[in-house]
Amino acid sequence: MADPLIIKICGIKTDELLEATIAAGADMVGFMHFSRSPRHVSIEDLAGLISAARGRIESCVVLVNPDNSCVAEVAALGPDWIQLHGPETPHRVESIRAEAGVEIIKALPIGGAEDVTHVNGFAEVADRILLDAKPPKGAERPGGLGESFDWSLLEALDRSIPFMLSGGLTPDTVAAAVRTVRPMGIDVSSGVETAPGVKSPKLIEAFIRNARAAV
Ligand SMILES: O=C(O)c1ccccc1NCC(=O)[C@H](O)[C@H](O)COP(=O)(O)O
Repeated sequence: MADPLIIKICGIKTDELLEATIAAGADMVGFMHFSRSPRHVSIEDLAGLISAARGRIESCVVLVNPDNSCVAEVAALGPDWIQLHGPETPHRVESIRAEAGVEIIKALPIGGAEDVTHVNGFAEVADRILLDAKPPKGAERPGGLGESFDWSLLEALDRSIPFMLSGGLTPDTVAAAVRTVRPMGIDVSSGVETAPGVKSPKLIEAFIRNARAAV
């Protein structure tokens, strides 16, 4: 039997949406801690959300090039995962993993064939890789842009590296993504929103239903 698909809903900001995400059957929830994101959650609110998620759904705090004090502050809240979504090097990922004592997802931007060659360098230092669309130059943030990328680039990927797929997925495209790319998991933010930062329980349900049906 195939491994179950891991579904992560990213950019949850409220208790109500956390409950809707759990009820819809997601495996992981992502909380953004990045002030330039429309999904930003303060440290105080993160504490409540992580504690409400504990033992019910895996929680992941998304950080962009964090300094050591930010990593320590977030790790102290006890999330299951920290996702690094900035230009962190393999060496920096390794040191954050050691310092935080939390499992690490490293997000990597894919825009061309050369980007795929960088994935191997992170396979040993991160617990999981998340492949996302490369943001356009000058973008205000490195993720959560609703942009997809050319999945055929991943034909060159070393398939022994487990990875999650993200970037512009929606309830309408997720089944094709799962069937074509065969990732271990998928991640979505904009595709289950009605406006930047405003999640829709109905779109979350549809996304999860369509993804599960494609496995
Ligand atoms: O969501 C954000 O605002 C964000 C900002 C800065 C770094 C990462 C961010 N999101 C991380 C995610 O894991 C998103 O789910 C992923 O980039 C896919 O987003 P989308 O294309 O909108 O589904």
